[in-house]
Amino acid sequence: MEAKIANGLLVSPRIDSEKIARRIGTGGSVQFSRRFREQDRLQVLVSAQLQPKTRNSNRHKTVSLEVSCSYKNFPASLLESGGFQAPFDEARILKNKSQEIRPYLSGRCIYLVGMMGSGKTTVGKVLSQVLGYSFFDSDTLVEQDVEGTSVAEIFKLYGEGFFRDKETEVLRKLSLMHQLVVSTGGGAVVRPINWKYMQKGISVWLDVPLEDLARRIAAVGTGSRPLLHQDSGDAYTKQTLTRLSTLMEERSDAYANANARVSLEDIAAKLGHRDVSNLTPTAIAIEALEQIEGFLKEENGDFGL
Ligand SMILES: Nc1ncnc2c1ncn2[C@@H]1O[C@H](COP(=O)(O)OP(=O)(O)O)[C@@H](O)[C@H]1O
Ligand SMILES: O=C(O)C1=C[C@@H](OP(=O)(O)O)[C@@H](O)[C@H](O)C1
Repeated sequence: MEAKIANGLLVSPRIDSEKIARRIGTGGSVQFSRRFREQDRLQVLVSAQLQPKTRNSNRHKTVSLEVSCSYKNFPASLLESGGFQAPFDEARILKNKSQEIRPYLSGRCIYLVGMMGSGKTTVGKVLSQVLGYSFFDSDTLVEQDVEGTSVAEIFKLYGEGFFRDKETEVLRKLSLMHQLVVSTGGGAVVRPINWKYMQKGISVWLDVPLEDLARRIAAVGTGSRPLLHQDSGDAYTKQTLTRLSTLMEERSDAYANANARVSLEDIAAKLGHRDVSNLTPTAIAIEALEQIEGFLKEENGDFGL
């Protein structure tokens, strides 16, 4: 397995100490990242911390050296374990990736779209934090605009049309702002006018298998999601799944309008997981940034990463 190959490289990493010394100048730390062939998927990261030159010596002394390996941006340790047991590594990969692409976003907002329960709020908060952006949930803004009335109550009291108008108005206002990560409502994609607003930023579709959506939603109950709500019973998850399937059929073309798609099935396949249930929000956020990077490269030509 590639992770084993990567770990093997740890035994004899070739490090050009003179080059490190030149790059580091009077002391501090330096990080080298080297990609190996095989479609640039295998990466070795070398971090060195050096003492500054002393008066009696013009040689730097290494005080710490760290070598880590990753496959397709997932660390070897994580691949070997077969699960996400290395949150520190994940967090570091996420941070590096966000720092890499942040300048190319030029402050544009990120809009997360996808079905109810796809993780737009959960992953959105992770992304906003690492990018230093503000986070907004369009459902919450609609609720605030209707004097704190919940989405479920808005549907009951005023109907879906009223909710959709409020949602469009919220997206219009957000489109005037910068440096936001926005979790949109699952149905926001059906109105073309909403795309006009979201196109000011970068849209990302969180594509999660329906069975997993049904499981997640059934776990917390459908009370807050009026388009799925039903009384609990034996067929609870099954009915949720049926309703989700119908909605997905109606909406899949609209979701596909997004600038980038994050497929949880693809992430699971990359990591050798049998299903998507063990993917952490951080791992999904990493993939989101990679897909955004792909979109930016297509948009502007490869920017040398
Ligand atoms: N990666 C994940 N793995 C498992 N459960 C998740 C994951 N991301 C979110 N969830 C759970 O799924 C439910 C819906 O997530 P949420 O972020 O509110 O979705 P959305 O905003 O798209 O409706 C929540 O209970 C949340 O804890
Ligand atoms: O899919 C939909 O039409 C809806 C999704 C909900 O948002 P989440 O996707 O955040 O659950 C909320 O906007 C409303 O219940 C309608």
